[in-house]
Amino acid sequence: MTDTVDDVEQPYDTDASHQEKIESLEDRIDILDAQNEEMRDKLLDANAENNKYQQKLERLNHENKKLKQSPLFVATVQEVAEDGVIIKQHGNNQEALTEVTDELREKLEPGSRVAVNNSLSVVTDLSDETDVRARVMEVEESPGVNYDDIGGLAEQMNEVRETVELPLESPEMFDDVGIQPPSGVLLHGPPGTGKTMLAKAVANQTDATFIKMAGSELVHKFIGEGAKLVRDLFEVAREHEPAVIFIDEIDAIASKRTDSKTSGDAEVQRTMMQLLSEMDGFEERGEIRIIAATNRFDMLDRAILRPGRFDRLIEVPKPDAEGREKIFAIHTQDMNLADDVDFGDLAANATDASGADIKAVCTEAGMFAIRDDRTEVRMADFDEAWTKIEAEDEESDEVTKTFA
Ligand SMILES: Nc1ncnc2c1ncn2[C@@H]1O[C@H](COP(=O)(O)OP(=O)(O)OP(=O)(O)O)[C@@H](O)[C@H]1O
Repeated sequence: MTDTVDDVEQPYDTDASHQEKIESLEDRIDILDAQNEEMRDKLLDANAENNKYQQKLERLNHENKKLKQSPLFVATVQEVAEDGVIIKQHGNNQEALTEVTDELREKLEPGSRVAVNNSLSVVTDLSDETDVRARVMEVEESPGVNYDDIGGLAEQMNEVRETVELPLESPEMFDDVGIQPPSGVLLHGPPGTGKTMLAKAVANQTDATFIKMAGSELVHKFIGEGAKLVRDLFEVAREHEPAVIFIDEIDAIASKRTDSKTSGDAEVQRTMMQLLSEMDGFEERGEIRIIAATNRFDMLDRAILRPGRFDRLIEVPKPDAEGREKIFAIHTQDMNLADDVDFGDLAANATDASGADIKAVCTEAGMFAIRDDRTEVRMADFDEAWTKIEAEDEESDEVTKTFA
């Protein structure tokens, strides 16, 4: 009889447990659906990211290919003759007669700059290009940076003043003591820590013209062009004495020698040798001081650090908490700040920030206030700004790492 009861009750139990199972399976399906959706989103993001990197890779490959193409040399036309043009190569001053097309001949005149290939055929006329000098050199009569605009680099500032300002303002002191002032000063440290600012401030203080050139601009596609630009750089400085020459990214032309023997490397070497020989001719340099900067001190060829060259090394590190506080104060001096803004807290929060990061945080905090239709900038705006800048920094670090 019990069997019969069981038989009757079982379908009911089975129904209930089926129902439960179905529900739990449906729940599971919902979860899996959601997970699937999430994974699909991630996949789409990853694909987009992949595309971005792929494009960047293609661009770099293209650039790489261009750099490996056979090099062109720069030459100046001496004479347009009946049977061709006589050109003089920069660098080795070799003269040669070379044939040109009628179309090119019409454009050329004595003094025109041309690019020639290995067999000295004129490949292109360079006169149309904007003056390279003007493009790569930044000349400022009085850069608007004062020592007060720089936060947290008291020691570095003193050293720069002693090695650059003093010889420009009181050269007789060095004569009296009988020593040569240091030739060149090398500022090294992470990006955005105020190296350019230091150089500008010292030029401003001494009423010297500030002449800036980036090392990467000296690495040119034409053989002989880099060395010529270095000569031009010193010539411009001589025309503007007193002058402070600032060579940023010096590592681009003064890296340790690599084993590869491409013509590009030889060209970079020649550019560096030209710079060294300009520096070695120190006595005739007059009232010109040279400051160089790099983020890659470890890469530098020791030849440029020998006495008489960049013999004063000044490390410009990221600011400590006190420095960060000062830099926050400097970059917010024209901002309308709410009472709750505390520079000490901001500095404590922004660990590992460079001066440039702090400047970016201040601007971004102002943008948050504007978006919120306020004229007063609050502590919360700075916090949000810092989170944003930090995330952006991390992202660019990732990209750098991926392509390193
Ligand atoms: N110590 C600082 N005090 C105040 N502002 C700073 C400081 N350091 C950097 N900044 C801000 O960051 C900007 C960039 O700094 P700067 O160009 O001097 O850095 P850098 O060290 O030359 O960088 P890089 O190595 O990238 O050329 C400056 O214009 C300034 O607004």
